[in-house]
Amino acid sequence: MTPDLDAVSSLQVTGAGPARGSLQVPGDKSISHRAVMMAAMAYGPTVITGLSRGQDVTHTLRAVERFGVIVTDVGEGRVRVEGPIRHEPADVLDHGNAGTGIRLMAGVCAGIDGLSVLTGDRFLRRRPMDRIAEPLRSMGATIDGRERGRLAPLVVRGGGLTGITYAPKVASAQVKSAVLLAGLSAQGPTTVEEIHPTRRHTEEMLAGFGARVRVDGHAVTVEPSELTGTDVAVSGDPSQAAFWAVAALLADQGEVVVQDLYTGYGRSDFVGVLERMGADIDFDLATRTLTVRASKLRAVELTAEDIPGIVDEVPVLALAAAVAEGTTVISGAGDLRAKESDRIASTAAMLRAFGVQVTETEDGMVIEGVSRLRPARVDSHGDHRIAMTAAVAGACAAEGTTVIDGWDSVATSYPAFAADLVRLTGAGAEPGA
Ligand SMILES: O=C(O)C1=C[C@@H](OP(=O)(O)O)[C@@H](O)[C@H](O)C1
Ligand SMILES: C=C(OP(=O)(O)O)C(=O)O
Repeated sequence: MTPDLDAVSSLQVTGAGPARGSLQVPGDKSISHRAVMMAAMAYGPTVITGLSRGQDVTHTLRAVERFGVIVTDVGEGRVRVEGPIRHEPADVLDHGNAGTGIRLMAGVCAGIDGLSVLTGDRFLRRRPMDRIAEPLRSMGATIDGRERGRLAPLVVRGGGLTGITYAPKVASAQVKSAVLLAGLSAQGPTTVEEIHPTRRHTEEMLAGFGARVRVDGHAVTVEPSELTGTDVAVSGDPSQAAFWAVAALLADQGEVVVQDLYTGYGRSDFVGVLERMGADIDFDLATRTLTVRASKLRAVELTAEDIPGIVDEVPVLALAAAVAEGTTVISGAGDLRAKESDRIASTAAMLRAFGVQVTETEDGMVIEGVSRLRPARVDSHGDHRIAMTAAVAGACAAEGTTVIDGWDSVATSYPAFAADLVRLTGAGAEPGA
Protein backbone atom coordinates (compact mmCIF):
# COMPACT_ATOMS: atom_id res chain seq x y z
CA MET A 1 0.00 0.00 0.00
CA THR A 2 1.39 3.36 -0.96
CA PRO A 3 0.10 6.50 0.70
CA ASP A 4 -0.33 7.85 -2.84
CA LEU A 5 -3.69 6.09 -2.98
CA ASP A 6 -5.13 8.93 -0.86
CA ALA A 7 -4.70 11.41 -3.65
CA VAL A 8 -5.52 9.38 -6.77
CA SER A 9 -8.44 10.73 -8.75
CA SER A 10 -9.68 7.23 -9.43
CA LEU A 11 -9.37 4.08 -7.26
CA GLN A 12 -9.74 0.52 -8.47
CA VAL A 13 -10.82 -2.00 -5.81
CA THR A 14 -10.87 -5.75 -6.39
CA GLY A 15 -12.96 -7.78 -3.90
CA ALA A 16 -14.93 -9.49 -2.57
CA GLY A 17 -14.13 -10.82 0.84
CA PRO A 18 -14.91 -10.30 4.50
CA ALA A 19 -13.63 -7.37 6.54
CA ARG A 20 -11.79 -8.66 9.59
CA GLY A 21 -9.71 -6.95 12.22
CA SER A 22 -9.61 -4.09 14.68
CA LEU A 23 -8.77 -0.45 14.15
CA GLN A 24 -9.08 3.13 15.28
CA VAL A 25 -10.68 5.63 12.96
CA PRO A 26 -9.62 9.29 12.57
CA GLY A 27 -10.49 11.85 15.22
CA ASP A 28 -14.06 13.07 14.95
CA LYS A 29 -14.40 15.73 12.25
CA SER A 30 -17.27 17.64 13.90
CA ILE A 31 -15.44 17.82 17.22
CA SER A 32 -12.17 18.76 15.50
CA HIS A 33 -13.64 21.80 13.70
CA ARG A 34 -15.17 23.06 16.94
CA ALA A 35 -12.02 22.44 18.98
CA VAL A 36 -9.94 24.53 16.57
CA MET A 37 -12.44 27.39 16.38
CA MET A 38 -13.08 27.61 20.12
CA ALA A 39 -9.34 27.34 20.84
CA ALA A 40 -8.79 30.23 18.40
CA MET A 41 -11.41 32.36 20.19
CA ALA A 42 -10.09 31.51 23.66
CA TYR A 43 -7.66 33.35 25.92
CA GLY A 44 -4.70 31.10 26.68
CA PRO A 45 -3.41 28.11 24.74
CA THR A 46 -5.26 24.90 23.91
CA VAL A 47 -3.58 21.60 23.07
CA ILE A 48 -5.74 19.30 20.94
CA THR A 49 -5.00 15.57 20.82
CA GLY A 50 -6.38 13.28 18.15
CA LEU A 51 -7.42 16.07 15.77
CA SER A 52 -8.81 14.92 12.40
CA ARG A 53 -6.05 15.20 9.78
CA GLY A 54 -8.52 15.39 6.91
CA GLN A 55 -8.46 18.36 4.58
CA ASP A 56 -11.71 19.79 5.99
CA VAL A 57 -10.15 20.38 9.40
CA THR A 58 -6.82 21.45 7.88
CA HIS A 59 -8.77 24.24 6.16
CA THR A 60 -10.17 25.31 9.54
CA LEU A 61 -6.63 25.42 10.96
CA ARG A 62 -5.44 27.54 8.02
CA ALA A 63 -8.47 29.81 8.43
CA VAL A 64 -7.78 30.61 12.09
CA GLU A 65 -4.18 31.40 11.15
CA ARG A 66 -5.54 34.20 8.93
CA PHE A 67 -6.60 35.94 12.16
CA GLY A 68 -3.06 35.75 13.54
CA VAL A 69 -3.84 32.72 15.72
CA ILE A 70 -0.74 30.57 16.21
CA VAL A 71 -1.07 26.90 15.29
CA THR A 72 1.84 24.62 16.18
CA ASP A 73 2.26 20.92 15.59
CA VAL A 74 3.70 19.81 18.94
CA GLY A 75 4.24 16.16 17.97
CA GLU A 76 2.62 12.89 19.00
CA GLY A 77 -0.51 13.88 17.13
CA ARG A 78 -1.01 17.05 19.18
CA VAL A 79 -1.73 20.54 17.87
CA ARG A 80 -1.38 23.69 19.97
CA VAL A 81 -3.64 26.62 19.16
CA GLU A 82 -3.11 30.03 20.71
CA GLY A 83 -5.42 32.98 20.12
CA PRO A 84 -7.48 34.82 20.81
CA ILE A 85 -8.93 36.15 17.61
CA ARG A 86 -9.01 39.92 18.12
CA HIS A 87 -9.52 41.43 14.70
CA GLU A 88 -10.66 40.73 11.15
CA PRO A 89 -8.71 38.14 9.12
CA ALA A 90 -5.87 39.29 6.89
CA ASP A 91 -7.12 37.31 3.91
CA VAL A 92 -9.97 35.25 2.50
CA LEU A 93 -10.92 32.20 4.58
CA ASP A 94 -10.93 29.16 2.28
CA HIS A 95 -12.89 26.25 3.77
CA GLY A 96 -12.31 23.83 0.91
CA ASN A 97 -15.08 21.23 0.89
CA ALA A 98 -16.23 21.75 4.49
CA GLY A 99 -19.82 22.80 5.16
CA THR A 100 -19.19 22.63 8.90
CA GLY A 101 -16.05 24.74 8.51
CA ILE A 102 -17.62 27.60 6.56
CA ARG A 103 -20.95 27.71 8.43
CA LEU A 104 -19.49 27.66 11.93
CA MET A 105 -16.77 30.12 10.96
CA ALA A 106 -19.44 32.48 9.60
CA GLY A 107 -20.83 32.49 13.15
CA VAL A 108 -17.40 33.31 14.55
CA CYS A 109 -16.92 36.10 11.97
CA ALA A 110 -20.35 37.57 12.73
CA GLY A 111 -19.07 38.28 16.22
CA ILE A 112 -15.94 40.10 15.03
CA ASP A 113 -15.93 43.84 14.46
CA GLY A 114 -14.54 43.78 10.91
CA LEU A 115 -14.82 42.22 7.49
CA SER A 116 -14.41 38.52 6.66
CA VAL A 117 -14.72 36.79 3.32
CA LEU A 118 -15.39 33.04 3.38
CA THR A 119 -15.31 30.68 0.46
CA GLY A 120 -14.68 27.07 -0.54
CA ASP A 121 -14.35 24.66 -3.44
CA ARG A 122 -16.85 24.32 -6.29
CA PHE A 123 -18.94 21.83 -4.33
CA LEU A 124 -19.13 24.02 -1.23
CA ARG A 125 -19.95 27.09 -3.33
CA ARG A 126 -23.16 25.29 -4.41
CA ARG A 127 -24.38 24.60 -0.86
CA PRO A 128 -27.01 26.85 0.78
CA MET A 129 -25.71 29.45 3.21
CA ASP A 130 -29.01 31.29 3.79
CA ARG A 131 -29.73 28.94 6.68
CA ILE A 132 -26.93 30.60 8.69
CA ALA A 133 -26.99 34.02 7.03
CA GLU A 134 -30.62 34.65 8.04
CA PRO A 135 -30.24 34.23 11.81
CA LEU A 136 -26.82 35.93 11.85
CA ARG A 137 -28.36 38.93 10.04
CA SER A 138 -31.14 39.09 12.58
CA MET A 139 -28.46 39.27 15.28
CA GLY A 140 -27.07 42.35 13.52
CA ALA A 141 -24.36 41.05 11.17
CA THR A 142 -24.29 42.17 7.54
CA ILE A 143 -23.91 39.16 5.25
CA ASP A 144 -23.79 39.14 1.50
CA GLY A 145 -22.82 36.54 -1.06
CA ARG A 146 -23.66 35.24 -4.50
CA GLU A 147 -27.35 34.80 -5.38
CA ARG A 148 -28.44 37.59 -3.00
CA GLY A 149 -26.42 36.29 -0.11
CA ARG A 150 -27.41 32.63 -0.44
CA LEU A 151 -24.14 31.16 -1.75
CA ALA A 152 -20.44 31.50 -0.95
CA PRO A 153 -18.23 33.43 -1.28
CA LEU A 154 -19.81 35.11 1.72
CA VAL A 155 -18.89 38.58 2.87
CA VAL A 156 -19.52 39.10 6.57
CA ARG A 157 -19.31 42.42 8.39
CA GLY A 158 -19.64 41.52 12.03
CA GLY A 159 -19.75 43.03 15.49
CA GLY A 160 -22.38 44.79 17.58
CA LEU A 161 -24.64 41.72 17.76
CA THR A 162 -27.76 41.30 19.85
CA GLY A 163 -28.82 37.89 21.17
CA ILE A 164 -31.90 36.26 19.61
CA THR A 165 -34.16 33.27 20.14
CA TYR A 166 -34.11 31.25 16.96
CA ALA A 167 -35.87 28.10 15.80
CA PRO A 168 -34.07 26.79 12.68
CA LYS A 169 -36.35 25.45 9.94
CA VAL A 170 -34.00 22.53 9.28
CA ALA A 171 -32.63 20.16 11.91
CA SER A 172 -29.01 21.26 11.65
CA ALA A 173 -26.19 21.20 14.16
CA GLN A 174 -24.30 23.55 11.85
CA VAL A 175 -27.00 26.23 12.08
CA LYS A 176 -27.33 25.78 15.84
CA SER A 177 -23.56 26.07 16.22
CA ALA A 178 -23.13 29.15 14.01
CA VAL A 179 -25.77 31.02 16.02
CA LEU A 180 -24.34 29.94 19.39
CA LEU A 181 -20.78 30.91 18.41
CA ALA A 182 -22.02 34.34 17.33
CA GLY A 183 -23.96 34.57 20.59
CA LEU A 184 -20.73 34.49 22.60
CA SER A 185 -20.12 38.14 21.77
CA ALA A 186 -23.75 39.34 21.50
CA GLN A 187 -25.60 41.60 23.92
CA GLY A 188 -27.86 39.38 26.02
CA PRO A 189 -28.59 35.68 25.78
CA THR A 190 -28.90 33.74 22.51
CA THR A 191 -31.19 30.70 22.35
CA VAL A 192 -31.57 28.06 19.65
CA GLU A 193 -34.69 25.89 19.80
CA GLU A 194 -34.43 22.75 17.68
CA ILE A 195 -37.33 20.89 16.04
CA HIS A 196 -35.34 17.64 16.04
CA PRO A 197 -32.40 17.54 18.44
CA THR A 198 -29.00 17.26 16.72
CA ARG A 199 -25.44 16.44 17.79
CA ARG A 200 -24.40 18.37 20.90
CA HIS A 201 -20.70 18.98 20.34
CA THR A 202 -20.96 22.76 20.39
CA GLU A 203 -22.85 23.05 23.65
CA GLU A 204 -20.65 20.36 25.25
CA MET A 205 -17.44 22.03 24.15
CA LEU A 206 -18.55 25.60 24.93
CA ALA A 207 -19.01 24.49 28.53
CA GLY A 208 -15.51 22.98 28.47
CA PHE A 209 -14.07 26.31 27.31
CA GLY A 210 -15.83 28.08 30.20
CA ALA A 211 -18.78 29.65 28.37
CA ARG A 212 -22.05 30.19 30.18
CA VAL A 213 -24.26 27.73 28.32
CA ARG A 214 -27.36 25.83 29.40
CA VAL A 215 -29.52 23.18 27.81
CA ASP A 216 -33.23 22.99 28.54
CA GLY A 217 -35.01 20.27 26.59
CA HIS A 218 -34.56 21.08 22.89
CA ALA A 219 -33.32 24.62 23.64
CA VAL A 220 -29.69 25.71 24.10
CA THR A 221 -28.86 29.15 25.49
CA VAL A 222 -25.49 30.85 25.55
CA GLU A 223 -24.79 34.03 27.51
CA PRO A 224 -22.09 36.43 26.29
CA SER A 225 -18.88 34.76 27.45
CA GLU A 226 -15.12 34.83 27.08
CA LEU A 227 -13.57 31.44 26.36
CA THR A 228 -10.53 30.12 28.19
CA GLY A 229 -8.10 27.72 26.50
CA THR A 230 -8.36 24.12 27.68
CA ASP A 231 -6.91 20.86 26.48
CA VAL A 232 -9.18 18.79 24.23
CA ALA A 233 -8.94 15.08 23.41
CA VAL A 234 -10.83 14.25 20.23
CA SER A 235 -12.43 10.77 20.18
CA GLY A 236 -12.76 8.55 17.13
CA ASP A 237 -15.37 9.50 14.54
CA PRO A 238 -18.48 7.29 14.71
CA SER A 239 -19.44 8.32 11.16
CA GLN A 240 -16.21 6.74 9.91
CA ALA A 241 -16.75 3.64 12.05
CA ALA A 242 -20.08 3.14 10.25
CA PHE A 243 -18.21 2.18 7.05
CA TRP A 244 -16.41 -0.62 8.85
CA ALA A 245 -19.60 -1.74 10.59
CA VAL A 246 -21.30 -2.22 7.23
CA ALA A 247 -18.14 -3.74 5.73
CA ALA A 248 -18.19 -6.42 8.47
CA LEU A 249 -21.84 -7.18 7.80
CA LEU A 250 -21.53 -7.69 4.04
CA ALA A 251 -19.52 -10.90 3.72
CA ASP A 252 -19.55 -14.21 5.68
CA GLN A 253 -16.84 -14.33 8.36
CA GLY A 254 -16.75 -10.55 8.61
CA GLU A 255 -15.86 -9.23 12.07
CA VAL A 256 -14.62 -5.72 12.84
CA VAL A 257 -13.81 -4.02 16.13
CA VAL A 258 -13.49 -0.22 16.20
CA GLN A 259 -11.96 1.34 19.31
CA ASP A 260 -11.94 4.73 21.07
CA LEU A 261 -15.12 6.14 19.58
CA TYR A 262 -17.09 9.20 20.67
CA THR A 263 -20.08 7.93 22.65
CA GLY A 264 -22.13 11.13 23.08
CA TYR A 265 -25.57 12.02 21.86
CA GLY A 266 -26.66 11.88 18.24
CA ARG A 267 -23.69 10.22 16.57
CA SER A 268 -24.13 6.47 16.82
CA ASP A 269 -27.78 5.99 15.95
CA PHE A 270 -26.63 3.91 12.96
CA VAL A 271 -25.95 1.15 15.50
CA GLY A 272 -29.66 1.03 16.41
CA VAL A 273 -30.64 1.11 12.73
CA LEU A 274 -28.36 -1.83 11.93
CA GLU A 275 -29.76 -3.67 14.96
CA ARG A 276 -33.27 -3.12 13.59
CA MET A 277 -31.98 -4.66 10.35
CA GLY A 278 -30.88 -7.78 12.24
CA ALA A 279 -27.16 -7.02 12.57
CA ASP A 280 -24.98 -8.65 15.20
CA ILE A 281 -23.61 -5.36 16.50
CA ASP A 282 -22.60 -4.10 19.94
CA PHE A 283 -21.45 -0.63 20.96
CA ASP A 284 -19.93 -0.87 24.44
CA LEU A 285 -20.16 2.66 25.81
CA ALA A 286 -17.91 1.90 28.77
CA THR A 287 -14.99 0.80 26.59
CA ARG A 288 -16.05 2.97 23.63
CA THR A 289 -15.73 -0.08 21.39
CA LEU A 290 -17.92 -1.12 18.49
CA THR A 291 -18.02 -4.81 17.52
CA VAL A 292 -19.81 -6.03 14.40
CA ARG A 293 -20.12 -9.51 12.87
CA ALA A 294 -21.43 -10.65 9.48
CA SER A 295 -25.21 -11.00 9.60
CA LYS A 296 -28.19 -11.64 7.41
CA LEU A 297 -29.94 -8.28 7.11
CA ARG A 298 -33.57 -7.34 6.59
CA ALA A 299 -35.08 -4.14 5.21
CA VAL A 300 -35.88 -1.17 7.44
CA GLU A 301 -38.05 1.94 7.30
CA LEU A 302 -36.28 5.21 8.09
CA THR A 303 -38.29 8.41 8.61
CA ALA A 304 -37.68 12.09 9.47
CA GLU A 305 -37.34 11.19 13.16
CA ASP A 306 -34.40 8.90 12.41
CA ILE A 307 -32.48 11.20 10.07
CA PRO A 308 -30.71 13.73 12.37
CA GLY A 309 -28.99 10.86 14.22
CA ILE A 310 -27.80 9.17 11.01
CA VAL A 311 -27.49 12.19 8.74
CA ASP A 312 -24.03 11.29 7.42
CA GLU A 313 -24.53 7.53 7.52
CA VAL A 314 -27.39 7.31 5.01
CA PRO A 315 -25.20 6.34 2.01
CA VAL A 316 -23.55 3.44 3.84
CA LEU A 317 -26.83 2.37 5.49
CA ALA A 318 -28.36 2.38 2.00
CA LEU A 319 -25.61 -0.06 0.99
CA ALA A 320 -26.61 -2.32 3.91
CA ALA A 321 -30.23 -2.03 2.71
CA ALA A 322 -29.13 -3.00 -0.81
CA VAL A 323 -28.08 -6.46 0.41
CA ALA A 324 -30.91 -6.83 2.95
CA GLU A 325 -33.98 -8.95 2.37
CA GLY A 326 -36.97 -6.82 1.41
CA THR A 327 -37.68 -3.24 0.48
CA THR A 328 -36.15 -0.39 2.48
CA VAL A 329 -37.94 2.95 2.48
CA ILE A 330 -36.10 6.12 3.49
CA SER A 331 -38.07 9.36 3.85
CA GLY A 332 -37.67 12.73 5.58
CA ALA A 333 -34.11 13.01 4.32
CA GLY A 334 -34.56 15.92 1.87
CA ASP A 335 -31.68 17.89 3.38
CA LEU A 336 -29.28 15.23 2.06
CA ARG A 337 -29.69 16.96 -1.30
CA ALA A 338 -27.67 19.87 0.19
CA LYS A 339 -24.58 17.91 1.28
CA GLU A 340 -21.21 17.60 -0.52
CA SER A 341 -23.28 16.12 -3.36
CA ASP A 342 -27.03 15.65 -3.74
CA ARG A 343 -26.72 12.53 -1.59
CA ILE A 344 -30.11 11.14 -2.51
CA ALA A 345 -29.26 11.23 -6.21
CA SER A 346 -25.62 10.16 -5.79
CA THR A 347 -26.45 7.28 -3.42
CA ALA A 348 -29.17 6.05 -5.77
CA ALA A 349 -26.84 6.31 -8.80
CA MET A 350 -24.08 4.45 -6.95
CA LEU A 351 -26.34 1.57 -5.90
CA ARG A 352 -27.83 1.32 -9.39
CA ALA A 353 -24.31 0.95 -10.78
CA PHE A 354 -23.89 -2.07 -8.45
CA GLY A 355 -27.08 -3.58 -9.95
CA VAL A 356 -29.55 -2.52 -7.25
CA GLN A 357 -33.04 -1.26 -8.04
CA VAL A 358 -33.51 2.13 -6.38
CA THR A 359 -36.32 4.63 -6.77
CA GLU A 360 -35.55 8.19 -5.77
CA THR A 361 -38.23 10.23 -4.03
CA GLU A 362 -38.12 13.92 -3.23
CA ASP A 363 -36.96 13.31 0.34
CA GLY A 364 -35.55 9.80 0.25
CA MET A 365 -35.40 6.56 -1.69
CA VAL A 366 -36.82 3.06 -1.97
CA ILE A 367 -34.23 0.27 -2.18
CA GLU A 368 -34.98 -3.29 -3.28
CA GLY A 369 -32.54 -5.68 -1.61
CA VAL A 370 -30.56 -8.08 -3.83
CA SER A 371 -28.49 -11.12 -2.90
CA ARG A 372 -25.26 -10.08 -4.69
CA LEU A 373 -23.88 -6.85 -6.09
CA ARG A 374 -22.12 -6.69 -9.42
CA PRO A 375 -18.86 -4.74 -9.72
CA ALA A 376 -19.36 -1.17 -10.81
CA ARG A 377 -17.85 2.06 -12.05
CA VAL A 378 -19.01 4.80 -9.68
CA ASP A 379 -18.67 8.58 -9.67
CA SER A 380 -18.26 10.03 -6.17
CA HIS A 381 -19.63 13.40 -7.36
CA GLY A 382 -16.92 14.94 -5.19
CA ASP A 383 -18.46 13.33 -2.09
CA HIS A 384 -16.20 11.40 0.29
CA ARG A 385 -19.07 9.40 1.77
CA ILE A 386 -20.19 8.14 -1.65
CA ALA A 387 -16.58 7.18 -2.49
CA MET A 388 -16.03 5.30 0.80
CA THR A 389 -19.39 3.52 0.54
CA ALA A 390 -18.58 2.37 -3.00
CA ALA A 391 -15.16 1.14 -1.89
CA VAL A 392 -16.73 -0.95 0.88
CA ALA A 393 -19.26 -2.37 -1.60
CA GLY A 394 -16.49 -3.18 -4.09
CA ALA A 395 -14.22 -4.77 -1.49
CA CYS A 396 -16.80 -6.83 0.40
CA ALA A 397 -19.91 -7.39 -1.70
CA ALA A 398 -19.11 -7.31 -5.42
CA GLU A 399 -16.87 -9.96 -6.95
CA GLY A 400 -14.60 -8.42 -9.58
CA THR A 401 -13.17 -4.95 -10.05
CA THR A 402 -14.93 -1.76 -9.00
CA VAL A 403 -13.64 1.66 -10.05
CA ILE A 404 -14.43 4.80 -8.08
CA ASP A 405 -13.91 8.09 -9.90
CA GLY A 406 -13.43 11.15 -7.71
CA TRP A 407 -11.60 9.12 -5.06
CA ASP A 408 -9.53 12.14 -3.96
CA SER A 409 -12.63 13.47 -2.15
CA VAL A 410 -11.91 10.91 0.61
CA ALA A 411 -8.92 12.97 1.80
CA THR A 412 -11.38 15.57 3.13
CA SER A 413 -12.23 13.32 6.06
CA TYR A 414 -10.33 9.99 6.07
CA PRO A 415 -6.93 10.20 4.35
CA ALA A 416 -5.87 6.62 5.17
CA PHE A 417 -9.15 4.96 4.19
CA ALA A 418 -7.70 2.95 1.29
CA ALA A 419 -4.92 1.61 3.52
CA ASP A 420 -7.43 0.54 6.19
CA LEU A 421 -9.64 -1.05 3.52
CA VAL A 422 -6.78 -3.16 2.17
CA ARG A 423 -5.67 -4.16 5.66
CA LEU A 424 -9.13 -5.21 6.82
CA THR A 425 -10.46 -6.85 3.65
CA GLY A 426 -7.39 -7.98 1.73
CA ALA A 427 -8.92 -6.29 -1.33
CA GLY A 428 -6.64 -5.15 -4.11
CA ALA A 429 -6.46 -1.38 -4.44
CA GLU A 430 -4.62 0.60 -7.09
CA PRO A 431 -5.02 3.79 -9.07
CA GLY A 432 -7.89 3.34 -11.53
CA ALA A 433 -7.54 3.64 -15.26
O1 LIG B 1 -22.37 20.14 12.90
C1 LIG B 1 -21.68 19.29 12.31
O2 LIG B 1 -20.51 19.05 12.61
C2 LIG B 1 -22.31 18.52 11.22
C3 LIG B 1 -23.68 18.56 11.07
C4 LIG B 1 -24.40 17.87 9.99
O3 LIG B 1 -24.79 18.85 9.02
P1 LIG B 1 -26.13 19.70 9.17
O4 LIG B 1 -26.00 20.61 10.30
O5 LIG B 1 -26.23 20.45 7.86
O6 LIG B 1 -27.23 18.70 9.32
C5 LIG B 1 -23.52 16.83 9.31
O7 LIG B 1 -24.13 16.42 8.10
C6 LIG B 1 -22.13 17.32 9.05
O8 LIG B 1 -21.34 16.31 8.50
C7 LIG B 1 -21.46 17.75 10.33
C1 LIG C 1 -21.95 16.65 5.38
C2 LIG C 1 -20.68 16.46 5.75
O1 LIG C 1 -19.78 17.44 6.10
P1 LIG C 1 -19.82 19.01 5.86
O2 LIG C 1 -21.25 19.47 5.93
O3 LIG C 1 -18.97 19.57 6.96
O4 LIG C 1 -19.20 19.28 4.52
C3 LIG C 1 -20.13 15.10 5.86
O5 LIG C 1 -18.98 14.97 6.30
O6 LIG C 1 -20.80 14.11 5.49
